[in-house]
Amino acid sequence: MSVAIEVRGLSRTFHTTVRRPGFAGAVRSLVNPERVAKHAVSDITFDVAEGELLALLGPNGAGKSTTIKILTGILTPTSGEARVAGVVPYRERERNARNVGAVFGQRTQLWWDLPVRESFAILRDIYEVPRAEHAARLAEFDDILELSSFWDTRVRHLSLGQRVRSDLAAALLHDPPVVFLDEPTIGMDVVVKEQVREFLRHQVEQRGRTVLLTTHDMTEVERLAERVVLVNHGRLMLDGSLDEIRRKFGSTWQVRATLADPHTEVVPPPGTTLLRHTGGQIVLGPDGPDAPTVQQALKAVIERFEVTDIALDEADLEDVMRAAYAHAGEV
Ligand SMILES: Nc1ncnc2c1ncn2[C@@H]1O[C@H](COP(=O)(O)OP(=O)(O)OP(=O)(O)O)[C@@H](O)[C@H]1O
Repeated sequence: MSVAIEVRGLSRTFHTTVRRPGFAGAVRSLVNPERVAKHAVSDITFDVAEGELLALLGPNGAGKSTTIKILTGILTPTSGEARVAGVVPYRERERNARNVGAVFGQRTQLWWDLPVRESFAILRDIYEVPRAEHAARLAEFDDILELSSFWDTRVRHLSLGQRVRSDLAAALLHDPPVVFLDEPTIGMDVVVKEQVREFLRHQVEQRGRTVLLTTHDMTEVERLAERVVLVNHGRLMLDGSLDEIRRKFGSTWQVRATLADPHTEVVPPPGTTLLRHTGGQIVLGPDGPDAPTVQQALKAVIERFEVTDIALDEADLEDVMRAAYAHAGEV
C-alpha cells in the first residue's frame, strides 16, 4: 500500500522570551531578554498509509497540533522532513493545499458573515471544482451531515455542531486525498459526534481518504482508529494498533463489583489495584507480576467483600491510555 503521509525525524523548536518577575526583573528582561527554547516536536518519525485513519494522541501540550501545522504547511520544521501525498507541505504550500483538507475544531475556515452555502460556493471557485461535481459532492455530504437544514444560515449564527459539520464539508469539497482533523468533535453532543464519525468512516472506507486525527475522546479512537501514534513532550512514545496498546498498557482484565454496603472500606486483595470507586461500585485490575488470575481475583473479591453484583470487563481504553501517558511521562 502506498504511503500518504511520511514524517521523518521531524522537530520544531519555539524560542520565546520569558519575563523575569518584579519591576527590576521587567527592566532586566527589556535590556537582556532571557530566551528559552521549547522543543514542541522532537525527532518524530511515522507513516500513514493511503486510506488509513490514524489517531495522533497525547496529553495537552504533547506536540500534536504543531505536527499537524507542519503537515498542513502552516509551520516549517526546525529539522527533519515531511511529505504529504508526495509534496513537502511547507515548501509547496499551494500544491499541498489542493491535496489536503483540514479542520481545527476550535476555529472555522468559513466566512463568518456569509450563509454556509455561499462559503461553499467561494471554495468551489477557489479550487476550481466543476459545478456538477461540487453539487454531487455537497449532496453526498448532506446525506450524512444534514447540512441543508442550516446551510442558508450565516456562519456566525450556527451552533457549534452545525459549524463544525459545515467546516468538515468545506474541508472536503475539493476532494483532497488527505484530511487533517485537530479535535474535530470537541464540545459536541453525542448525536452530532456520531454523525461526524459516520461521515469520517464513509470518507475513509468508501472514498479511500487518508485521515490523521487528534482527539482526547477515547470513544472516538475506539470507533474510528485501528492504529494510534502516541506522543508526549514532543517525542513519539508508541506507534501501534489499539490491541498492541491494550496489551502493553492495559490490564488484561477488570473486575467490577457492586458492594452491598456502599460505605465498606475498600482494601484491594493482594496483587490487585483499585482502578475506580464511585458510590458503591468498585473496579479492580491486576497489579504487578504477582497479580492473581481472573478466576482467583473473582474469588478474592467475593470472599473479601459482600457484593450484590459482579462482572468481568475488558480494560477501559481511558484507563489504558492513562497508563500509557503515565509511562510515556517517565521516559
Ligand atoms: N507558537 C508557539 N510558541 C511557543 N511555544 C509554542 C507555540 N506553539 C506551541 N508551543 C508549545 O509547544 C508545545 C506543544 O504544543 P501543541 O499545541 O503542539 O500541543 P498539543 O499536543 O496539540 O496540545 P493540546 O492537546 O493541548 O492541543 C506546548 O508546550 C506549547 O506551549
